[in-house]
Amino acid sequence: MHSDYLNDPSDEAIRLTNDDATVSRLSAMQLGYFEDPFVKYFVKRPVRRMPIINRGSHIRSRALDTLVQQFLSLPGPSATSSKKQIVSLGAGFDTRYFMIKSGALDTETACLKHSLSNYFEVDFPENIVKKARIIKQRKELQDVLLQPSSSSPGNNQQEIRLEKGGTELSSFDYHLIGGDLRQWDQVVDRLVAHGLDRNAPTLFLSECVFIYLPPDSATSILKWIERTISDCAFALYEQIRPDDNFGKIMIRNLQMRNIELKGIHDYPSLHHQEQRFLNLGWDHAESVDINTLHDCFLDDQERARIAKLEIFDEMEEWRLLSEHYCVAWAYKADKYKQSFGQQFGLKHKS
Ligand SMILES: C[S@@+](CC[C@H](N)C(=O)[O-])C[C@H]1O[C@@H](n2cnc3c(N)ncnc32)[C@H](O)[C@@H]1O
Repeated sequence: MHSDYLNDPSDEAIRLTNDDATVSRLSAMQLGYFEDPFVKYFVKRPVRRMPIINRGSHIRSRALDTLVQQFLSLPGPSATSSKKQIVSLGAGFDTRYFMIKSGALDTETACLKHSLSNYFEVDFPENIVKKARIIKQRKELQDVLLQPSSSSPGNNQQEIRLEKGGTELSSFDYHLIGGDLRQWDQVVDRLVAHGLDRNAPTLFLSECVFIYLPPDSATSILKWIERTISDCAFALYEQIRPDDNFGKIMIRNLQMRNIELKGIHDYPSLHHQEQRFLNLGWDHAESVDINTLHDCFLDDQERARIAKLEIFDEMEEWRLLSEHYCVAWAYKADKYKQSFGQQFGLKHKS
């Protein structure tokens, strides 16, 4: 255990980035960028964000949702089982599990909840206690949680358990785990205790999370996944390009809030984001910035739709902001080649 990490005074500022992310999601949702009937339960004081933030939240969430949809739609490990698991690292108040279970992320061809065996969310215990409490208070969330995910009848116990003083919550397919990602061995123990299956296809998510970890902690996690889970994929979203003017201002503004982007100097470009996986033995890795997703992944119809949602005249600032955020995806196992990340289109290298 790395006791030097405990009680780091800047941890509280990092935990609070979750509130920022959730408020931004609600803002974009309320303006019509996307639908999410659950996010409102996790925000006490809604704030309307700037148009560039709303558009960014939309594209980030659409890209990651697409990777999740592609992962859950892929064939399963055997003819008799199509079950897969998702581990969301630093999940905060993310609502993706509820979106999958309620059918809100279903595609024309796939009912995604039938492909999900377990969804694990890890975050600091302080954030997990809050999320567990909100879930316990909201019947609307519990109803979704208790919906059967599978056609196999033995799987559907109608129970939500609060454990370890509220720092863990679990149902038959949803597991909230309080832990510190810098103490990965302990997190692994809890994931395994909650049913993580090393032999099942597993998608790991780091949505604006690895960037806050010391780079060696993030590397240890990626190494462990590559060595331990034979059929694994990863989706990541975070800041890049610390060294130009915009990057320097972005870093300085966050430092004023006691937030350090610990990973940005080790992975400053799209190329570095890909190499961080490839150097550890992952079979394939790619990354694109938000500008590329906006220009090449959204179709004309969607770009026209979001352009009408609010007055948007900060075009220059939007382009700058968007080249400082990237989505990266990686996998081990050939089957992902067919579809995982495919439709993100052109590769724009920095
Ligand atoms: C910007 S928020 C993103 C939340 C969520 N992934 C999303 O995109 O909405 C970052 C989250 O990572 C969590 N986090 C950062 N470092 C962590 C660590 N060492 N252990 C556990 N969680 C951590 C924070 O508590 C916070 O909830």
